[in-house]
Amino acid sequence: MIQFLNLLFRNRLAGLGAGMLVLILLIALITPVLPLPDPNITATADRFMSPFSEGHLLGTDHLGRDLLSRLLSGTRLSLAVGVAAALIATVIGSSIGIVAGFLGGRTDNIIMRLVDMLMAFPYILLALAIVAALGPGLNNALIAVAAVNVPFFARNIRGVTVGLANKEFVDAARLNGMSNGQIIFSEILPNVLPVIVIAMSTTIGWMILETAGLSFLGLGSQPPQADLGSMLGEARAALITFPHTSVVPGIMIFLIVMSINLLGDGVRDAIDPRLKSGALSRPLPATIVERKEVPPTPDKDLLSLQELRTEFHVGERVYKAVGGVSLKVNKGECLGIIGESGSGKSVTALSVMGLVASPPGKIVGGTVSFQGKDLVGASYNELRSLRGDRVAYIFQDPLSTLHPLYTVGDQLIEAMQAHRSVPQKDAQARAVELLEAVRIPNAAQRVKNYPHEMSGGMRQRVSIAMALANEPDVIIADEPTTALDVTVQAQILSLLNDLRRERDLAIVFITHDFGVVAQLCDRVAVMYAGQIVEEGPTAAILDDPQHPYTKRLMACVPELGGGKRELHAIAGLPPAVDQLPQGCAFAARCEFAQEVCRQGGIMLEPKGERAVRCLFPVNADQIEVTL
Ligand SMILES: Nc1ncnc2c1ncn2[C@@H]1O[C@H](COP(=O)(O)OP(=O)(O)OP(=O)(O)O)[C@@H](O)[C@H]1O
Repeated sequence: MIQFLNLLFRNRLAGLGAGMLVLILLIALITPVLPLPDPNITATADRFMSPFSEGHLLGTDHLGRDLLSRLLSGTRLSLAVGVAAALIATVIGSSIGIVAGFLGGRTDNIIMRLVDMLMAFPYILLALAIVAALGPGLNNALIAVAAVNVPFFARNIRGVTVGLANKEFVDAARLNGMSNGQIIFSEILPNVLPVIVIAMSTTIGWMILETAGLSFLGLGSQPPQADLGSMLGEARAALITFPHTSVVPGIMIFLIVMSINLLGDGVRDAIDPRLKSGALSRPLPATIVERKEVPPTPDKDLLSLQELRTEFHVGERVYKAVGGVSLKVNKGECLGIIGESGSGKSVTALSVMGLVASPPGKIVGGTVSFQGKDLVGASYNELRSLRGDRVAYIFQDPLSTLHPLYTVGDQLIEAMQAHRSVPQKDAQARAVELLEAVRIPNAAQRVKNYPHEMSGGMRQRVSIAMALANEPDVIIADEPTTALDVTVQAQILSLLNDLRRERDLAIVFITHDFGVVAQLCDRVAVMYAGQIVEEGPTAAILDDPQHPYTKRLMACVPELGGGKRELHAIAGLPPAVDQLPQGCAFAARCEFAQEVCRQGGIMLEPKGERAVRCLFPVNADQIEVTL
């Protein structure tokens, strides 16, 4: 709750809206105890007194009634009716939407067609028809406004529920033997609740306006009772001669609706889980660069990272996701980056092409040089021309990176045409060639498939084909095989290996899996808490890991045939990157750590072809684990 309020009030306009609304609500609540004249007592001798007259701060209306008193009691009534209508519409509309979306099939069809019929009428006409049928009066106006808004909630919430009803956690609840009602309450409702709150907070003002509209037309509150709409309606005849009688309720309606809308927008932003990371604005097309120190001179390797530092600034917190990473890869080489979840592998990879979401991400130090040119200082246009052309990415989940509504062929063609103009016919032929290159059988037919028509392994091949579309120099593959079964994983790894040899490609391969590193990578860098702790040729590191973390990480790998072998999980958790300890980040989990390990920065010490960031590197027999 505190986090929600912090986020909400970080948005100044939402704070202003909340302040205004609280003030209006307070005044409305204490109105009955204020020493004001009765709002309904007429005094024709005092008609149309101007504001600031004696005893009438805001003047009087056409029947000599005190405008301030009528305004405050009218505000109470308008707020009560508007909020009640919003609550009724929300509860009924959302329930209809959830039931239709969850049950689907014929129930959904019947309910939604009825809702469509209601939506087919202009809503104001529908409201007028309902009040005409029920008779004028505030309660009937409330029912009419609620009724015309039910379809809005039903449609929105049904859409969200349909998306949730097929999710795995709902299947899991079914497997646990939960009934439909239980699933709706415990699985669906908590997930749609934020959407309901957002929809309600942004439509409440609109419903207050609609109720005021019906009262303005004489169909809502009936004389002598006043609400803001009826006050406006009664003042209509004197709009030109005594404008204050219309301006007073008009300003109040404006203030109420404005404050609710500002607050509603703020609630929507603060409740969106993606915005909790501090990104109240859209990510920029390239990561913000704020290097305070002079960056290292770019070197001549194909792709080289020197002392790269990337941080996330969220409110007061600074998450040092990448804390001075240096790596390089040359033509035909494969470099593996391995480490626990959260160690900074993906952020390192995304920093290369300025793809870290900004805000909250920032590159705060170091260089990324590609063929000798520093990309960290490069303009967005320069980065854009390299992205997908010279440096391509493959991500873990092809289903979320491939567009669900275009055929794979169209997406391959788009990848080519984003960088150069290729005639459509040639692009189509090339798309088939690319699918053949990644060993998709029957490529000429498959090119017309949509992503959902393919298996996970096929889709990942399509992602690889897309990465190859412009014959890049470097491919950065971020856990491309994690979601695949072992046979498909082996096929994809051998495909990448062949492609690299045939095309002299450089590959940066991010993984959790030492088995994959052993199969594919020439060199490997082990990351922990945003830093490289050990780096070197794969065979040397696998034979003789020297950083206790590397050794422990390797001991976690299950071994085929080693059924009874005990797996040595690493005790404890990696440190949070916004609270990194002094000295070695692994010290708290390391059995060899000494006091000196917890002081000052520890350098990555080069030793021949290898490097290790440890004051007390271990040798092969020092840790009692069976590898
Ligand atoms: N938007 C963000 N705001 C704050 N911190 C973030 C954000 N994105 C990433 N981080 C932090 O940066 C660190 C590195 O994340 P990263 O995704 O690079 O880890 P990873 O090693 O690739 O993990 P995994 O293997 O699970 O993908 C993590 O501690 C993560 O919490």
